[in-house]
Amino acid sequence: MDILIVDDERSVRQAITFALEAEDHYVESAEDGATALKRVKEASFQLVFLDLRLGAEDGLDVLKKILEIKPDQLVVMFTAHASIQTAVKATQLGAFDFLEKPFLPEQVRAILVKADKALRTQGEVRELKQTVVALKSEVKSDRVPLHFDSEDQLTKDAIDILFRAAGTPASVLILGESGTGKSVIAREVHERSLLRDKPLVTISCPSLSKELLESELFGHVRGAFTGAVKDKTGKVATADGGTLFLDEIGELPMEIQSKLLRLLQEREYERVGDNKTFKANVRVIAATNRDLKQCVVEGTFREDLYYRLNVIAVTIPPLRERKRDLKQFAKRYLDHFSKQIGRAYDGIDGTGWDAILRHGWPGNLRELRNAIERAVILARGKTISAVDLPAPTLVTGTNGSANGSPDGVKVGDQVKLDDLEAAHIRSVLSWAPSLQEAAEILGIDKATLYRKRKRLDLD
Ligand SMILES: Nc1ncnc2c1ncn2[C@@H]1O[C@H](COP(=O)(O)OP(=O)(O)OP(=O)(O)O)[C@@H](O)[C@H]1O
Repeated sequence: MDILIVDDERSVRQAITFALEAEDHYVESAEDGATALKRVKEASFQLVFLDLRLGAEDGLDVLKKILEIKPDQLVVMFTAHASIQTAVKATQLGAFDFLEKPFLPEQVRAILVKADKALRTQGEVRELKQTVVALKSEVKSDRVPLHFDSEDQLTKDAIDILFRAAGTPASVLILGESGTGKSVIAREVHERSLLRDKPLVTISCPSLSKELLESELFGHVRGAFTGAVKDKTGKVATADGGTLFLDEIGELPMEIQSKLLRLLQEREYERVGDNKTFKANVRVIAATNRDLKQCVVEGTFREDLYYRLNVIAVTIPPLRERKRDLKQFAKRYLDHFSKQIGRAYDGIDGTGWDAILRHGWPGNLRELRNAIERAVILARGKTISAVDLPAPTLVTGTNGSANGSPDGVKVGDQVKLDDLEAAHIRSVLSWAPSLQEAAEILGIDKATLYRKRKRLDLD
């Protein structure tokens, strides 16, 4: 611990410094209030011992000033003239504890143990506050209404398996391209599990270096590596009894993979720099956009861990393979974002649906959500049209560009209207899930579409 001693008596400063340094603490001392305040401002002490009578100065005034500079600073007052009143006053002002002179080394030790506990709690509260802030902003910015029904059989089956497994302690592996909704589903699996009232702790595997990731997961002890100035509890301990969501598990370094396997098999782990073995019981949900089996073949992912995680493994299909779901999602996003900004739209027009259904959506649900949000903000008319969608939606469709057609006929070319119409209808028919939906996209009824097909010889 980093400690500051503030006392006008040199012998006291020396004695306590000696005792604390012998226990491996870093100690600085100050003989008056001004020096103490300067050091509190400049440095970061976990604990300050402050004399109640600093010569002519009143230690309580110095205490007030210290707490003005650092409201969370732990300050222990010591004095030879302790009285109930001064103790009460110091406590009311925010002193952490009181120590009467002359004191025994055991008393100092007891205070250090108490301070260590308080510092841990302070750290945990700080982390919780940060989490709340992060969650609040997430809720504000990204809380679109979630939708788990699907008209695509593969997606339906995948989600059904996940939701049925939710109530069991089995590890779950969710595979799928980026933006398909793996994190959203992981959260939903937790919410549908018996652990829903326990913590769901997420760790994003690629976001940290190997060392930091290991410490983030398992925690570390003070001095385990440069910068490890105090003990830290890992996310595994925080998730104990709940769910640990390992996002992008395909990026987990090999050394950590073996530790994770041990945690899954034996429920045991060690903090970085510590020999002590801890126990934790966590349900693991993992997700990745990598082909994990291929990673096993290439030797970057442990086979035993793969099989351990693979008990319940599902792949969420990309959006381009579940075109039947596009409409539901687009309509829900439109409804959500238009309410959010307070603008009413009559819906998405034919050109808009045309562009949406043709596009390949490489960014999947995330890309669709963003495209609709943008369109809702920027559209000039009462409906969302193709022109309101982001440029890539219009030009990079997997079924050809929104402006061209499989027949090679383009708007503005020297072509007859009938040819243009035929090309457009043929194109829509080639990818629309049903005749009814093709008619809706084209803005005509099914009977008219049927007649046009006959007239233009499109059968
Ligand atoms: N079931 C859903 N209903 C509605 N919107 C969804 C759903 N799933 C995902 N989304 C939207 O897509 C966005 C991306 O989802 P998510 O972060 O879960 O994808 P991911 O597959 O985990 O992506 P990555 O691999 O890049 O981490 C979400 O923020 C949300 O806007």
